[in-house]
Amino acid sequence: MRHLPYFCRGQVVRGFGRGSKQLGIPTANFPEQVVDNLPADVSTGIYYGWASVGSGDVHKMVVSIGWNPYYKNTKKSMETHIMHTFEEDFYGEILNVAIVGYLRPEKNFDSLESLISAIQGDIEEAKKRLDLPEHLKLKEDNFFRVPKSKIMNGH
Ligand SMILES: Cc1cc2nc3c(=O)[nH]c(=O)nc-3n(C[C@H](O)[C@H](O)[C@H](O)COP(=O)(O)O)c2cc1C
Ligand SMILES: Nc1ncnc2c1ncn2[C@@H]1O[C@H](COP(=O)(O)OP(=O)(O)O)[C@@H](O)[C@H]1O
Ligand SMILES: [Mg+2]
Repeated sequence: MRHLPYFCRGQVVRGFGRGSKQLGIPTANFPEQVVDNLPADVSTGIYYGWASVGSGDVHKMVVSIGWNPYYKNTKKSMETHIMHTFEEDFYGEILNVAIVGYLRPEKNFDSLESLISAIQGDIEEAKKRLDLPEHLKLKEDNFFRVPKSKIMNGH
């Protein structure tokens, strides 16, 4: 994947509301336009990297790109779970992500429990890999130093 690290930002939109309610793992969904602009060689699958909301702190994240075969979505989505506890939802805010590595392809599962444990495994694996010096340095990338004026939406 020649395009990694891949940096992008976009407004957080509503998905199907399954992430937190059914899985206990909220995912901040990007608009269709951001998903459509992904380079062709960023294939569907599960990736890890860094993320920040607005001009906030940079945290570890996992991101799922694709059709969520377990739910048989008809639209491709890109959803980021940030390894941080937020006080409130952040719909409408700008999410900044740096995708730094690939974990696995998307899969179907025979139960919700197995989907959840696969995602929890991804989170643990991502946390470990992001501690490698080559990945840690991307946390400090200028991409995340966004002046407040630049990320305001039309103000
Ligand atoms: C790290 C990670 C791995 C995921 N892996 C899969 C997968 O293998 N198969 C799948 O169908 N969905 C997978 N998902 C997507 C979940 O099904 C999805 O986040 C959930 O349906 C929430 O959707 P929503 O944001 O529309 O509510 C993954 C999500 C994350 C964050
Ligand atoms: N750690 C987190 N990672 C991602 N989103 C979070 C987190 N904590 C709170 N949220 C909020 O939860 C929302 C996602 O929840 P989810 O159940 O996946 O709903 P949706 O289907 O609308 O995406 C995000 O848009 C964000 O506002
Ligand atoms: Mg979501």
